[in-house]
Amino acid sequence: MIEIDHVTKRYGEKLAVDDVSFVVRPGVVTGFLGPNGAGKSTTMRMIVGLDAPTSGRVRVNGRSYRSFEAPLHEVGALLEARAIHTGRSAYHHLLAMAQTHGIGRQRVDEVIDIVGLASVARKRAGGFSLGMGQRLGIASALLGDPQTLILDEPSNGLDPEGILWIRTLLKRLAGEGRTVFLSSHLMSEMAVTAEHLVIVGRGRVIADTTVEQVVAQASADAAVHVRAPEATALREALAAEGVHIRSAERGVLEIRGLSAERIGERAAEQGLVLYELTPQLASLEDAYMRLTADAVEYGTHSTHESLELVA
Ligand SMILES: Nc1ncnc2c1ncn2[C@@H]1O[C@H](COP(=O)(O)OP(=O)(O)OP(=O)(O)O)[C@@H](O)[C@H]1O
Repeated sequence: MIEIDHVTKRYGEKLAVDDVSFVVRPGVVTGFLGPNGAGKSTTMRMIVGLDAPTSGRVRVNGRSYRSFEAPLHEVGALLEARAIHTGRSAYHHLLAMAQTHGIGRQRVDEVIDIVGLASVARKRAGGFSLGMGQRLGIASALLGDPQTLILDEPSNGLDPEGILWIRTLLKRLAGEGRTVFLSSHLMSEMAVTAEHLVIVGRGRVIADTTVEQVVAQASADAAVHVRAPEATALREALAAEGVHIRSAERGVLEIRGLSAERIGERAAEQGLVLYELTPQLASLEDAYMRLTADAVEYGTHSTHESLELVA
């Protein structure tokens, strides 16, 4: 469990984190989202004691990071991952870390297996690809078998196989009852990895809820896609104030202002056949864009205009 309680972080004039409070619970993967400069890395650094809050309190597994005698056993972190430039092999890199923390060789072999580096563990880690480097970073985070894991952009630069592997691993670790907290700018990946989300913008919390809820809220005014052989009759049966129906092609209706359930009921009442009845759910990316529209510090703010100019 990670508890962030009224945490503020200033760097001189810059307010990087502004009175932020949230709790990351064990058992589910929690995603940490926000535009560039929103304060995600700063918050993560404070969780693992690399930075101190200007005010407020951070607790991991019920205690402050500084009070841990063996932090590696409490919280594993993959922060600002980059290829490790070292002449050491992955095995010796992990072994050195293990030895300074009283962790046995057997655990080094275990984490090498977990992250799938067994075949290259004796090779120089400096020559590793980005994906192999990420796996080594995750092995380091897992070394102390910690209850809590924090990963900043773990999928960064990984190929599809690597991304799938990380997703499966993180879900498994959460399924074991651990606290898993990860940041990512890959919305499609976050949508299938995380169950809960904390979204920040300009140093403040914008949303702290489930992925399902974020998507449902953004989909509230979305259209229902309907395919019906007697589309004209259906259109007439559904016509009412507040109902907007568009037809992009023959036999297909895009309906706003009525739920899929209501459309199905009205069609049944009239004895009209439906071939398809699909609520058009917003994607997590759509939902995120709407939620953070006012919080983007370094965006262009003119994506749509630019697209129109190009078109
Ligand atoms: N050591 C520092 N000194 C001064 N300002 C800093 C420092 N670290 C971060 N900041 C500033 O604090 C703000 C939050 O930065 P942070 O790196 O936490 O954002 P982020 O959400 O992780 O962004 P990104 O998605 O780009 O990684 C930014 O405006 C950044 O420039």
